[in-house]
Amino acid sequence: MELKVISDAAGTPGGGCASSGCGAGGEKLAHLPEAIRAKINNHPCFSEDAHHHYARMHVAVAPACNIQCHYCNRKYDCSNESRPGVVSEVLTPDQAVKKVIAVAAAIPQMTVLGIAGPGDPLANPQRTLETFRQLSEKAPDIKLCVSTNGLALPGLVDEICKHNIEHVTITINCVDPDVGAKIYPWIFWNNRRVTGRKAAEILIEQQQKGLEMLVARGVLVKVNSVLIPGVNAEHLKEVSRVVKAKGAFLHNVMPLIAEPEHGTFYGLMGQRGPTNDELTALQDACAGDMAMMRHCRQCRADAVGMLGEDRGEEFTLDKIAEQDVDYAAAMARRAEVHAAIEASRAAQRNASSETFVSIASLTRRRPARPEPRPVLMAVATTGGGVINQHFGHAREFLVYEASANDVRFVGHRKVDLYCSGDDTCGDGESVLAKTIRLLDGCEVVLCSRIGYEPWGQLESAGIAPNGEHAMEPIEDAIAAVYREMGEAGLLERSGGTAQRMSA
Ligand SMILES: C[S@@+](CC[C@H](N)C(=O)[O-])C[C@H]1O[C@@H](n2cnc3c(N)ncnc32)[C@H](O)[C@@H]1O
Ligand code: SF4
Ligand code: SF4
Repeated sequence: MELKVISDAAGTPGGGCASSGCGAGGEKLAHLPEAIRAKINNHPCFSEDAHHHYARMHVAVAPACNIQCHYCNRKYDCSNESRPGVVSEVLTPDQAVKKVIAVAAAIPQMTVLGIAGPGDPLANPQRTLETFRQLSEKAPDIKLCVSTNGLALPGLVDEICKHNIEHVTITINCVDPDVGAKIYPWIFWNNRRVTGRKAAEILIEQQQKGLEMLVARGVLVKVNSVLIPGVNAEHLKEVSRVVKAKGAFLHNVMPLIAEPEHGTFYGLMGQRGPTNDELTALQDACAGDMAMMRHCRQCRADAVGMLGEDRGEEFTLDKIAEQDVDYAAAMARRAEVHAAIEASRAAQRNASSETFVSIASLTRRRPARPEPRPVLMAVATTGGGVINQHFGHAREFLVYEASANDVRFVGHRKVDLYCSGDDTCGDGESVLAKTIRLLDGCEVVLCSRIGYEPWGQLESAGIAPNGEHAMEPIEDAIAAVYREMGEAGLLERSGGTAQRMSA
């Protein structure tokens, strides 16, 4: 049996890739039609593999919304808070364009500009479309993206297509108005407020119509769904089936974020979000029918940088006010950087195909042995698709599942930073304990370096720290550790955990 290193499954025209995350290592993208591959190859949200290499940014030009969701309150703002709807400053289209140009020149890996709020971009059509119009002229090498609740979408599809927008996200939390009535208290429709089941009925109809219109025009549509336990959890499987049948490319099931301090209806009512296991189980259940996005970081509406990082503070209006960017020169530099990234990705892919590991020898030696058990491993990385981050500096860990068949990305865990480079960090221990709790279920954590203290605590918690694969491609390193676990007899159901290897 061969342990194949893959990120997700192959795709089908119009319907997206078929399984666990659209995102693929090159071998998966290879199954997609060339036109689609070209559209997602450097899009960090539509391709899981691309998110290791390319960055995105959002500009907050759209403050108003035409509906209310029980999980949203755009009035709450905290610069440390990273979640959808939160922004530090709302921009005019001119300010937004200036900011995009400044970021594109400073961060050449930034390939995608999305408008995702803080309200609904299509409830602010002039501001949104003017931003797109200017950018398609002034920065033609940047992909433009929009994220909407879909209410106003059918009436604006032609305008969207005019600006050469190839990627659109629609948030679809339900296809049944009875479920919708528990999520949306009202919508603003034809100059009046509509409430209850009728509101959900109109919203659902508009969303489905908008989806069909975009697919008919060849736009790649990602569907976002917020998983709300007890409200739409089971129902999302039906949502996935319906949107896939209509040609959506990718389904992004995201966990509800609800805390009382956010002031949302759900937060105040004590509605809980899903656990990691509930989220993964639902994503797996939907994956049978639909390509799943599992790497969404639920970014702020003004996020800048690689997914999982936010460099927005470097590009506030006062900081870019005096900048005068020569965008032609910046574009040439960006093209060079993109070519270098592609060369490095190709080299990684070739190296990966050479290091596919076989566990056949393990099963041959003991033929009666059952299928090796899957193992979750956490990875600290700053990007580039390699293990290159100190454990104590990681703000998030990527989680992969290694099994006899493949290595697959299953999600990420955000953690509090317990070390800022200072060994005498005050409340370090308690935050470390929290980090270890968040890594629950993982048996190995791969990082470039790790301190003595966390090493010991991870081991005590049954998680094996591993710094032996620094700078190696993530999937190859995980495959190698999995193989070592197999050779050490740790992959039988009763074989113990990876900790025995590091002890
Ligand atoms: C801020 S919205 C902006 C775009 C648009 N208004 C919409 O709702 O699709 C971006 C995404 O964040 C999601 N979102 C907003 N608040 C959330 C929360 N509290 N928990 C989880 N997802 C949330 C929305 O459902 C949407 O998919
Ligand atoms: S549609 Fe988007 S911006 Fe509007 S209330 Fe819902 S999440 Fe918030
Ligand atoms: S919120 Fe998700 S889809 Fe949007 S930019 Fe962030 S990672 Fe991409």
